[in-house]
Amino acid sequence: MHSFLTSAALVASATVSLAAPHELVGRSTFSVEQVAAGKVFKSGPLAMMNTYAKYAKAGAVAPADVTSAAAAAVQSGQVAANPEAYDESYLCPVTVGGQTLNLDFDTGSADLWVFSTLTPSSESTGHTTYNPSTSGKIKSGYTWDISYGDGSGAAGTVYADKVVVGGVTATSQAVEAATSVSSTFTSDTANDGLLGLAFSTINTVSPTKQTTFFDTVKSTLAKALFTADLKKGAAGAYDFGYIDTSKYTGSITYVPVTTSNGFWEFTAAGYSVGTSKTTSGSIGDSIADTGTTLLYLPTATVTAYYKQVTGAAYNSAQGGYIFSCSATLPNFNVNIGGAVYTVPGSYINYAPINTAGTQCFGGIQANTGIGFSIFGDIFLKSVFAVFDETTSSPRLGFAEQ
Ligand SMILES: CNCc1ccc(Oc2cccnc2)o1
Repeated sequence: MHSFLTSAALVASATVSLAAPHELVGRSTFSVEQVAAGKVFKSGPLAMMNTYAKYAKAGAVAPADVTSAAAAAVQSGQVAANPEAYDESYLCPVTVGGQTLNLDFDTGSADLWVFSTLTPSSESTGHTTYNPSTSGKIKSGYTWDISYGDGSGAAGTVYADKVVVGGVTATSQAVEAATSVSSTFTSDTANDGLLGLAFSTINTVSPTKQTTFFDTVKSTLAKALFTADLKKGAAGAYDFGYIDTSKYTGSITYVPVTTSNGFWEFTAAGYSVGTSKTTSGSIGDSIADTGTTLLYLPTATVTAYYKQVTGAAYNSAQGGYIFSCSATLPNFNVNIGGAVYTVPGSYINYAPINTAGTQCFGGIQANTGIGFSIFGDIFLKSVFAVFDETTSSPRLGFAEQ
């Protein structure tokens, strides 16, 4: 597991070459040819690690402080993404002020908030709570209040504390402690809060917006990116600071992102239903949202999909398309950036809606009232996704997994 890239890997490329010792013997003068390796040291500790690496054969050992300081300059790591029932959301273990909470990583929002000792017990029973009194530094007068697309929400006060995700450390991260949460959060006892990974422009803290965990650590990551490798009914992972090429097949296709709404917003092109990868039409303005369970698409696309599912129909009481749980569901193929990604039909049977388990709720639903399409977990568990800020403008990358 990457807890951080070895700084030696970095320092090795920043070696200044000196005249070899044997060339010095018997000579009164010598010249030093300084060949810059084209890499400027990012920090003093890295320079020192270079020296210790150079004289390691002579027995030089870097003091712990130097090693940790150099490590702090470059970090990367991975954290498990554990699915709840029906893959409704994926929860990741995060230490907040030394306490481990299971958080829902959400690329559709930008607040890191947690159940806390400040949350009324009537609302927090069954949850692991963050106690800010151990190491949290209160941000006096700061508050937050967030509402999500499904009508849920939470609000509270703000602390600064150490947050660690897969070994990647934010020494002073804004931690939003809940003083109230809505009923669906209370009842979802596996979920101890959210870790927002959208753009910090939509953070809800007042009077001063706070940075997301990714924005807080971005400058210290080996690469300014994170990846999402969600899976159907199995643990996946979020990786920070590196791309693990073993997690996908083929190549990654990148598309531009507009950040004006604070989302990882992109344009999806044509689609097809079934086995043909020849796509047509256009889905249009979309966001990549790990915090949304389903795949919300234009009504024309949704109608075309369920036309291929015998017995499927929109059910107003359920608020979506349902079908027999024994229905055969066709694949859904979508063109993004010229590459075609397939959501297997089986992924589009989301969950039963009745105790008999005979009627099932569709994983594809209409984006009516939203204003754009949402590529939530039903899609994201079908691909390997890269949320990339290594280039001048943020971009999204997708690959088959
Ligand atoms: C299911 N309601 C509680 C809950 C869990 C996660 C979230 O947050 C959301 C909901 C919808 C979209 N994005 C994030 O709400």
